Amino acid sequence: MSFFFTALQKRLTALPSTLRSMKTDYASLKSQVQNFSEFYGAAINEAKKQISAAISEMSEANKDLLEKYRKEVALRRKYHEQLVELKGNIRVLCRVKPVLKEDQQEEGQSVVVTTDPNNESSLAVLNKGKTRVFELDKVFHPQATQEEVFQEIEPLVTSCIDGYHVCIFAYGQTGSGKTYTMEGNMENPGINQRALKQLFSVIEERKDMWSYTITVSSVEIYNEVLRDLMSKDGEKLDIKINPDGTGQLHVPGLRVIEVKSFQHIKKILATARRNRITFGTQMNQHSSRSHALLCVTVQGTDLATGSKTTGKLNLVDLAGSERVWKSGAEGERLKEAQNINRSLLALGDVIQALRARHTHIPFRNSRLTYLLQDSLGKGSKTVMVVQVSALESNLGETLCSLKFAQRVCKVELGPAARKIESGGQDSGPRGTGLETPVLKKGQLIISKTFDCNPHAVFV
Ligand SMILES: Nc1ncnc2c1ncn2[C@@H]1O[C@H](COP(=O)(O)OP(=O)(O)OP(=O)(O)O)[C@@H](O)[C@H]1O
Repeated sequence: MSFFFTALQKRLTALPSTLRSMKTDYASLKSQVQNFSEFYGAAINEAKKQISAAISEMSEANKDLLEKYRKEVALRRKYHEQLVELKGNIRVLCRVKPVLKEDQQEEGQSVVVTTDPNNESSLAVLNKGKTRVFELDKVFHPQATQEEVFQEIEPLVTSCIDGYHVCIFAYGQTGSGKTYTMEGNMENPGINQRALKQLFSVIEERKDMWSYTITVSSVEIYNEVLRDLMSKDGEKLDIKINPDGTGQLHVPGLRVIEVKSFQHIKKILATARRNRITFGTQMNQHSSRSHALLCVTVQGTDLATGSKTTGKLNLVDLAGSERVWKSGAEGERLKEAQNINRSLLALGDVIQALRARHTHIPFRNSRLTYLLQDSLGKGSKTVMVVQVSALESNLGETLCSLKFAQRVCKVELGPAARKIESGGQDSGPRGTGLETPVLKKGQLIISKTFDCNPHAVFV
């Protein structure tokens, strides 16, 4: 018993020191826990600091990159401008149609048009044993692909994203390939489809900096009557001065469709094509004797500055330029011929006046030029693709088209041409051989300078 007590006494004696040591441990633990939360807080703050420093460093780098990108875009625009300036704001290209089986009415018809592989701006035409050479801005040989043709005009097309107004025309006799160049087919789409595809792709590239809206409308001009190709009934339309006070022209009632994607535009183009064929069938197959216009508007907003741009792209498949009047056409065909002649003459006059930098541009001489006024004027860019057949049976029309193309092309853009004063209202530059004929009522007048259609005008 006494042994038990002694042991208990010993333990009780040691207890205070154990308690003290536990107290000390507890205090040390407590301070460690306190220190840990302080250390932890400091570490979190440090991490926060480091993260925010990294973020601001990143956003600085990002800003820097964005700035560099902006500079690159501006530089690209400047170089593009210089390129267009060098090539001229109005360019005349020529595309020679390949000889197709269906074009060979007679066996072994000879080819009278040849291109020069060493000179991409000239082509030669063999006429009665003599060769005549035409110099244009660019000539596409018969094997040129749709892609090659588009490549040539691609910078102009994309410039409408930057707010420029651009017009591209296909000119030539019926069957020379105007519709093929502009519309193309399923396997080989033409300029219209490729242009819109390109617009969508550039817009996608710029989506972090710019927001864009693309709208399109499509009209046909037949016998000086405007019809909406987006409407099944082919409503007749008129061109009016916009009542908004801007002085710009507009077409009341014209359907304007916002295009959301490239797939969407394919459907729109198919509708326009279908309606053009339908109206054509209703009115004696007039499709090759009407002008078809696809008008694209691109509105952009700079996301950083809020500044806005509006560019326009007009893609025009012109009516056939053949000399219907020569074949003694009567009635409706004669009226059509007169209207086509008049509008192509007006277009030729406008392009020449623009190329010669005249102060007065005769836009109001036809529906076509009136409608395109704001896209053909100063500061806009124009391309005329002159389509020709290489076959001997089309020699007359080929020569007419090329003479027209060369005359437009020959008007100098340099200082000498700028000195030429306009001889009066709606006239071409004096001394260049491009004067518009004086129109007298009731007469068929064949211009001295444009000795073949479309420059023969009935008044
Ligand atoms: N470069 C080409 N390559 C292959 N086929 C072509 C080419 N150019 C035209 N064609 C074909 O020639 C035919 C007539 O061409 P297209 O319809 O484009 O002529 P067009 O000048 O528009 O005639 P229209 O004035 O009657 O509308 C079409 O079948 C077209 O596919």
